[in-house]
Amino acid sequence: MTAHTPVDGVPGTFDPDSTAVDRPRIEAAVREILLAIGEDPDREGLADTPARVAKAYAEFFAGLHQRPDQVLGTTFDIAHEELVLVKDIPFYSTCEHHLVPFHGAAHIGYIPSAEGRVTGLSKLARLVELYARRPQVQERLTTQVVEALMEHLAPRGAIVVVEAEHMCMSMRGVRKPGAKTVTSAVRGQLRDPSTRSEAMSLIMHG
Ligand SMILES: Nc1nc2c(ncn2[C@@H]2O[C@H](COP(=O)(O)OP(=O)(O)OP(=O)(O)O)[C@@H](O)[C@H]2O)c(=O)[nH]1
Ligand SMILES: [Zn+2]
Repeated sequence: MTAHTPVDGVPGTFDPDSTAVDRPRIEAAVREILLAIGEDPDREGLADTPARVAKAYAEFFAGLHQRPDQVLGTTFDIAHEELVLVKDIPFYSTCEHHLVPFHGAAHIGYIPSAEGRVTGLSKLARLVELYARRPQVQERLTTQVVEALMEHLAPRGAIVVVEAEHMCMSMRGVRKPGAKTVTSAVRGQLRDPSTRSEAMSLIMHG
């Protein structure tokens, strides 16, 4: 058994009654944080905050308890030998260094296998959710999405580009709001320079 079990609902959805995350433990920790910053966790406005934060964290990190085969396990065959690209998939993730959000858009393209194994378009967005809803770094998010595509769809090639703003660079530390980080991961035939530049041009300019 890995740390990524048990499986908790359909990726891209959130079950508020899920017990996969230890909410009482988060509540106790949040109460400690409130005390540590000099707040009164029992004052009216904060009384329910530990429980709210625990519920929010369970949602932010639901992807830890979901697996890519839940998303990509269902495929169908369509004879399509060219690029399939879903652009501008918005996502919110949590930086594993500071536990603050980073958010932006993911772009996913693949060239289906010779047998034409494709997945539903929404499944690509669910895949992003599955990996975004974990403590993350942007590079790993990008790689995990492309690797899951390669493993479950066996496409001729795949490309994942992620653009994001990191709150740990905006609201603290170096304080550079608006700075964007772009990461990409490319596999198979999409590594070919002309195919890759066609995909990148579609992603960046439509
Ligand atoms: N490569 C990468 N770095 C990230 C990501 N999210 C945050 N970081 C960086 O992680 C680094 C952590 O650096 P540290 O020096 O350990 O922590 P810190 O003192 O809080 O760093 P500052 O943010 O520079 O104040 C920072 O430079 C962050 O900008 C990410 O997704 N990918
Ligand atoms: Zn950070």
